[in-house]
Amino acid sequence: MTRSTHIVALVVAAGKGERVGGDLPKQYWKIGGKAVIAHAVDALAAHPAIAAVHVVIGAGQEELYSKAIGTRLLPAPVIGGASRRDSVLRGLAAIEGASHVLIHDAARPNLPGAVIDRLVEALEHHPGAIPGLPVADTLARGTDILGDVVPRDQLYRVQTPQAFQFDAIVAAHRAWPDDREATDDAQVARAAGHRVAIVPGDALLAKITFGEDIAVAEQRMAARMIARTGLGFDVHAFADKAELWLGGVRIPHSRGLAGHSDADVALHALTDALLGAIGDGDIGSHFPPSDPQWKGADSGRFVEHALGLIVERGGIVDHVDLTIICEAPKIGPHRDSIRTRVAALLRLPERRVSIKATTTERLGFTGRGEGIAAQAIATVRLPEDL
Ligand SMILES: Nc1ccn([C@@H]2O[C@H](COP(=O)(O)OP(=O)(O)OP(=O)(O)O)[C@@H](O)[C@H]2O)c(=O)n1
Ligand SMILES: C[C@](O)(CO)[C@H](O)COP(=O)(O)O
Repeated sequence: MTRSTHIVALVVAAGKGERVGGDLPKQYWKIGGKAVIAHAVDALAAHPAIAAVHVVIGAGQEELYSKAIGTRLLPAPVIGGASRRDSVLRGLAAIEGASHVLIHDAARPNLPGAVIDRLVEALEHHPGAIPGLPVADTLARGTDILGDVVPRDQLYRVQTPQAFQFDAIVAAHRAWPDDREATDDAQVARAAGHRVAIVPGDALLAKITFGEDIAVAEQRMAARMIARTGLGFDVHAFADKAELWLGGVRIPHSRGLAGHSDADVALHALTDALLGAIGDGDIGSHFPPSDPQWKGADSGRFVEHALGLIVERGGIVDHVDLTIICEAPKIGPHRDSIRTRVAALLRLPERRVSIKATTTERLGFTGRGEGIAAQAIATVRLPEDL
């Protein structure tokens, strides 16, 4: 690729998902806590060769789209047409300055970065490239009675993204007769005389077409996840303060902890553990103590913020383990309510939340009753490409 190469992605998401059924189009269903369309967009946006991701949505889907995409910075979506080809054409018309484009179905949420690598590489030698999988089963014609076997050598299942030189695919789509349907973009490119290379596709990339495909996509997504752990540690000194908050629960005690927020040392350690698992700074970088808006804040908000960042990346929290270190108050009587509160904040069943407590045998600052320390470990599962 030369210095003038500017590769963009176009995600088509204007379909109604009629074969899946239900009121919500399939691209807005959530898998792994994140909308199908957001998985497709994130996989493309995370690839270093892709400069921008454009999206085509259905008329009336604006609210669904903005909810699914959240705070991601993308060009304004374009409204699609009655057929996939219409939607592609409208999306292409809104793109400026691209040398190449990868056109992708929003309904294919599991997009491995390696497939994008292969397509981008193929574009160096060909005007178009698609991911394809050789047909592995015997193919036969038939109704309810088996007919002739169809030779399957040289037959491929064609996937997306489909990659093209930008001007070539735009001209090819404009030249395609309006009264003829095209099920993908590669056949449009070929009809205009362009050679389209086949690179190895991936079984993960399967399209969600029927209802049962959603559960399969979810399982595939889970299988692609890798575990990451994050460690959090925090200390707060006792102060002449009425309220003591630990793990999101108000604990009756003679003193509270000093701090800018509600000083919930346990939730602060937990927030840092969650942020650590995704390598996204620490609680101070997200909620600076110099910012007056966090004065007296409920630390549950910090935990929910960190959880939101994990979900935005397509991740899930597997398990957290929190240890509160102090001589007093005794944590045992409050352990269950802390566990319930932390599980609620993380939207987890309680069995995936562990709350422990210990003393330091009267040694050190916690032993002298000067403050409370807390440490936490969070195990998070994230898509392998992120
Ligand atoms: N008018 C259309 C039709 C389809 N698509 C998109 O093209 C991709 C592949 O199409 P398909 O799986 O057929 O999706 P739907 O048209 O939504 O499904 P159905 O045919 O079951 O209604 C999907 O991401 C879909 O949103 C589109 O942008 N505009
Ligand atoms: C574009 C596509 O996903 C490539 O395999 C496929 O052709 C879409 O077909 P559909 O029948 O519109 O789902």
